[in-house]
Amino acid sequence: MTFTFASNLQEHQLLFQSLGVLEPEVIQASELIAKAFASGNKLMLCGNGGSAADSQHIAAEMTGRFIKDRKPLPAIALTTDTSALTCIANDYSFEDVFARQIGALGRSGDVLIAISTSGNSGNVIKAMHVAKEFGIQVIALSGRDGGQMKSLANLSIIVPSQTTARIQEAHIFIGHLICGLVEKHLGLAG
Ligand SMILES: O=C(CO)[C@@H](O)[C@H](O)[C@H](O)[C@H](O)COP(=O)(O)O
Ligand SMILES: [Zn+2]
Repeated sequence: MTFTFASNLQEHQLLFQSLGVLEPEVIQASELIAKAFASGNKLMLCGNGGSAADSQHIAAEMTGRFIKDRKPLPAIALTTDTSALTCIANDYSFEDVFARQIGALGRSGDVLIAISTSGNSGNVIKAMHVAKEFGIQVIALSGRDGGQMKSLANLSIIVPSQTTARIQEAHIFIGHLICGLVEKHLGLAG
């Protein structure tokens, strides 16, 4: 397909028309996170590139606010601490940048949202392995065929698209939905 405004818009619209199929998984994800918050646990997020930005964006909706004024909710993006990222990548490997932070900060009962459009980024996969070892529930946000993340996750949300940009657009839509539903489950939404 030629890269034009119209072709991108059409592809985006077609994808968003089909996203209703993900409603059960999105509701399940929000219930899982609300339950973790209600039990005093936290949410961690990780991903690369645009998915790093999504991780930070969603964490900020939780610690700051989404729709309503309410108490801050404990969420942390593992993509923001450049000292930790460069130290771990330099002294260990890039594959360890999220896994090692989970080893340091993760507690049983926490939830990890692992974001990857391919479902195959090595550092995200390693983070999922370590999270499982620690009794942390993993929600995988992916696309394409779900990649390796699919079989590792407790809950897999796979955007039905082959295009990275479209998958990312759906990921942040789903992230916003999860934030709103979490506020609703916790009785925090107006
Ligand atoms: O935002 C984009 C492309 O739209 C890029 O920054 C993209 O996120 C990067 O290439 C990532 O490294 C891709 O990784 P992943 O989604 O396959 O895990
Ligand atoms: Zn992007």
